[in-house]
Amino acid sequence: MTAHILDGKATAAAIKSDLTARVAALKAKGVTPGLGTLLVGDDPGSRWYVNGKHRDCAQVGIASIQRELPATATQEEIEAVVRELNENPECTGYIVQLPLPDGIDAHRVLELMDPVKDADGLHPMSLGRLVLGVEGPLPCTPYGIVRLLRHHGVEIKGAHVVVVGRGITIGRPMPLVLTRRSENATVTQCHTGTRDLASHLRQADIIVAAAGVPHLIKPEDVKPGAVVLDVGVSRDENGKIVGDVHPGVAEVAGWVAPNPGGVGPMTRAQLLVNVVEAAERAVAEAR
Ligand SMILES: Nc1nc2c(c(=O)[nH]1)N[C@@H](CN(C=O)c1ccc(C(=O)N[C@@H](CCC(=O)O)C(=O)O)cc1)CN2
Repeated sequence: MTAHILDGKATAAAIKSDLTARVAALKAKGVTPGLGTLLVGDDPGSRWYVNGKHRDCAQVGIASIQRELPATATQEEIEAVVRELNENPECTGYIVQLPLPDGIDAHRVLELMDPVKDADGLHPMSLGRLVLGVEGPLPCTPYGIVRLLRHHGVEIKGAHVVVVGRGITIGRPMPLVLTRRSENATVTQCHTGTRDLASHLRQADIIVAAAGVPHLIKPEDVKPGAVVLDVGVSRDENGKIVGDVHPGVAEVAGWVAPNPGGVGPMTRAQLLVNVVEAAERAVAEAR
């Protein structure tokens, strides 16, 4: 068997095409959505992601507000930029690119953000809303994964999903998204403390691999026909992405989200969705 591909690039393009019309409708009402980004430090991967987010904004008509600080920036300097973005009327939503440099308290930075402008769905208020089942911005990678599966007709309802990883952007919020009534999956969360990971993986209808451990998911650990999403990012000595999923998994699985080309573009598309939805909510509330 060779797995079908969950094509993140094509799915993201379809989402962006829909957003272009929604942004035009907002502009006709006098509202221009604007995405702010704060990048701290000189990590080439983070810079690439942030530049990509602004390229996407230009494609759909969202305005860009870019802020950058050096890796030596202090907690106070970072918080000053967050306060400025909170106050900036052109910035209708923003993100702080993660990870922040060592020594910076990322939780304090995220808590300082105006929750109304949280484009990432990672503010404690947004995550609290997700736990309570109240509408709000959803974390971009987890909800991007849901949309990628739906776009390809993969059934989530009733599926047993094994999530590997517990990081703030994917592993932690992923089960919260998947167990909403609208998704209705059953989730097992695994992590570095899980005993006998393979025994959990073998029972999964869907695997979300977000551990950041190269080729952690082996072909013999995957149930034939299962859906496998590779979200882990490690780099080899040439800077090339190495995912969490061994290439041989494609011979066993029914569907695979490759890396790159699978979930990454969906993360970026969902960010734009959050920005547009926040602007649409603001217009509705102003009426
Ligand atoms: N504030 C946030 N920081 C980070 C998040 C996040 O959701 N919010 N997630 C990741 C990085 N990330 C978004 O910022 C991200 C990751 C991957 C991609 C992407 O398009 N990847 C491409 C390949 C890119 C390459 O070749 O290097 C793909 O998968 O095809 C976009 C965004 C951590 N930080």
